[in-house]
This record gives sequence, C-alpha cells and structure tokens, in this order.
Amino acid sequence: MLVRLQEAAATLPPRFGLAVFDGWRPLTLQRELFEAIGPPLDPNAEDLVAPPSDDPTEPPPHLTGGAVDLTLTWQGMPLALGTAFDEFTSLAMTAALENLAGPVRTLRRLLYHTLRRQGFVVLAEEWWHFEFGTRLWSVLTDQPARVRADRTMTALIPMRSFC
Ligand SMILES: C[C@@H](N)C(=O)N[C@H](C)C(=O)O
Repeated sequence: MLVRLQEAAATLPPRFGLAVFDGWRPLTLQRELFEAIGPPLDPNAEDLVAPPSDDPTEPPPHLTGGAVDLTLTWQGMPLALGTAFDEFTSLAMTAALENLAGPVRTLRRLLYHTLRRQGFVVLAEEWWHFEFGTRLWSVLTDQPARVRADRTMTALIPMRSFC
C-alpha cells in the first residue's frame, strides 16, 4: 500500500502530493465510527461506514489495510475536492461533479486517475476512499481478493503526506 501510494504521488504534476486521512483501522474503531455516524437518511443508500463485521469472509475494507482515505495536496496543503473529508452528502459521490466543468472536477479526476493507474478502485459514494486487494477491488477488477482483516496490528497507521 505504502509503495503504491508513493508511486502514485511520484506521478503527480509538480507541487501536488497526497495526504492520507485514514488507512488501516481496528475493529473497535470501525464499530465506534459505525455507531457515531449511523445509517444514511436515504434507506436505499449504501452505508456511510462499513458494518463492523468480525466475519473473516466479509471484513470492513479498512480492517484489511487495503483501503485508504486520501486527498491531493497543493504545496503541502490538503485540498477539499468539493466536500470536506467524511462529509456525507451527495456531492461526496465520486462522480458528483462530472457534469460541472471546473477546477474541482479537474482535481477529482486527477486524484482518481492517479490512483487508478496504480491499480486502486474508488468507492462510488466517497471521492476520497480507494481500495486495493479488497472484496470491492476483487469485484470491480475480476481478480481474487488479496487482503483480509489483520488483527495483529495494534496501532493506527499515522497520517502522513507524500509531497
Ligand atoms: C468513515 C468513512 N471514512 C469510511 O471509511 N467509510 C467506508 C465506507 C468504510 O467504513 O469502509
């Protein structure tokens, strides 16, 4: 994951970088987030936070280390690409700005294509959430999943930026 992100950052135009908000999470934190944020108002919408399942066959993606929440930086400053991080509105949908030409759409596309070139897939509901090797990745790329929930890690991956 780290190497892929470093390689992604290295392909960005000058003065752009990547800032990571969130990577691997323990089940306890996934449960806290799930309870704090709650279900979406629209009953047909996807969960805003993955259910805190301890079933090894359906781990929440962040428990596997295969999910990362991140944004672009400009001269070291993290950029809000149309919404804040974890702002659960329809504008957070990855494709929400596709019919609205402008700098934010350009930057969302830059983030998306930079990560896609390194093999990541994006979550449709969150422009900042990318996965590699997870169950979502497996479905979208038609390859077997490569990661599973890791209970051996005891510390969160610290926030870092690749400038
Ligand atoms: C809480 C949010 N940043 C997030 O990570 N949501 C996804 C759906 C998840 O919990 O895997």
